[in-house]
Amino acid sequence: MASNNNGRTASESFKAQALVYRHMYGILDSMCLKWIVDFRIPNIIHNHGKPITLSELVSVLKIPSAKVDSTDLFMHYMAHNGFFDIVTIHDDDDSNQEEEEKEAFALTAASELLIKGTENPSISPVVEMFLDDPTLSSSMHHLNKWFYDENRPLYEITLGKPLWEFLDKNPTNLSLFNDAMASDSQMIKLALKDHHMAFEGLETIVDVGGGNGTTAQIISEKFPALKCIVFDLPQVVKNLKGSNNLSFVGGDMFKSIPKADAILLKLVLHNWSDDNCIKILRNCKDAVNASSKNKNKGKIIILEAVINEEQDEPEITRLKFLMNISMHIILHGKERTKKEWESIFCVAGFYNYKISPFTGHLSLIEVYP
Ligand SMILES: C[S@@+](CC[C@H](N)C(=O)[O-])C[C@H]1O[C@@H](n2cnc3c(N)ncnc32)[C@H](O)[C@@H]1O
Ligand SMILES: O=c1cc(-c2ccc(O)cc2)oc2c(O)c(O)ccc12
Repeated sequence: MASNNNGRTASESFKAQALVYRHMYGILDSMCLKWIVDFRIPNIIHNHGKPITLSELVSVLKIPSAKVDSTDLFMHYMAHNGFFDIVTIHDDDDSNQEEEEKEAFALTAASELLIKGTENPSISPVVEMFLDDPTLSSSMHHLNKWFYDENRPLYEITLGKPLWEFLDKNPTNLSLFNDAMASDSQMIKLALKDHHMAFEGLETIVDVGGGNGTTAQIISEKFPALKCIVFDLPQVVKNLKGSNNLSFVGGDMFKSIPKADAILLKLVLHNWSDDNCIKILRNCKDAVNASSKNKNKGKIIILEAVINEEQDEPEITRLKFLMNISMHIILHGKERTKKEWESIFCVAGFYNYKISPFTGHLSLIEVYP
């Protein structure tokens, strides 16, 4: 086969060109996702009660006639990407008394997760935080500045202070952030039924960095005999009210953590460097050891990603790598491989751990002193 530049075949170069363009256009994937969330298209189809035709959709959205074809284009692209199914429906057209076949858009598992305001889990708030919050999403445009900065995480450069201080001073951003994390926590409902063993036999649990208590509330409802404490920064928990077996305590996990049989850490350690994680984990160890019931038998339950290129589907690895880059730049945190987790557990004084699959991208890690 004929070769062109650098000894590559033309076919290799064309594939490479497509790869470059695919990444360049990636930003439009985010924007199309933002479009279906902003326009509440999943809710519109859900409220419609059946697959929706283009003319019905543009009518609900009051799209000007000049943009009807554009709407079709966007809907087909998102259908191609798995956000909608395209189905054929039989439409009774009153004018000619004939049944007409029409194409309609139906919800898929992905767009169902973007329906807001029903009892089912919705991750729209995560999308909104990531793509809509101007302070957070515009940070990504300052990557070049971050590369030449000595040691400040991106958020500290763009927000002028550490994320948690910024959120403390900006209540609107704090609610957007807490709503996003809470909506992600709703997904654990689906995973808990297969993992109830991890919580059985416990009398007390502290959800460290538990935000507005969504995860702890789900656990407290599933295990009514388990006393659940949500421990987070004072400004995060100050106006939150507990219930029977759920309470809120304000404090700093770098200083000390309330004692309990078990400590839960969901998406907390990925915000921090190894050294900071070791400090948090040592405080967790003190907290479970201080529980009189434990006699050095307490445990830490971690819900986080574990990078595992060999075993995971390529799409899941890609997600974990992107999460890793995001955590690395915005907070100088990281997503970790099994070896990296093991190393921080060991330095923090934990010698036994077990990793089980939890959701698609998060694992459940039980760690024992
Ligand atoms: C990424 S959020 C995770 C929230 C929750 N675990 C979830 O998954 O929905 C990290 C949490 O850590 C809390 N946090 C940050 N620094 C903290 C500290 N020094 N002590 C206690 N909590 C802290 C934040 O306020 C935030 O709620
Ligand atoms: O922008 C994010 C996103 C996440 C996130 C949300 C849901 C998941 O299942 C995984 C990761 O977490 C974040 C986070 O912990 C943070 O402190 C800032 C931003 C984000």
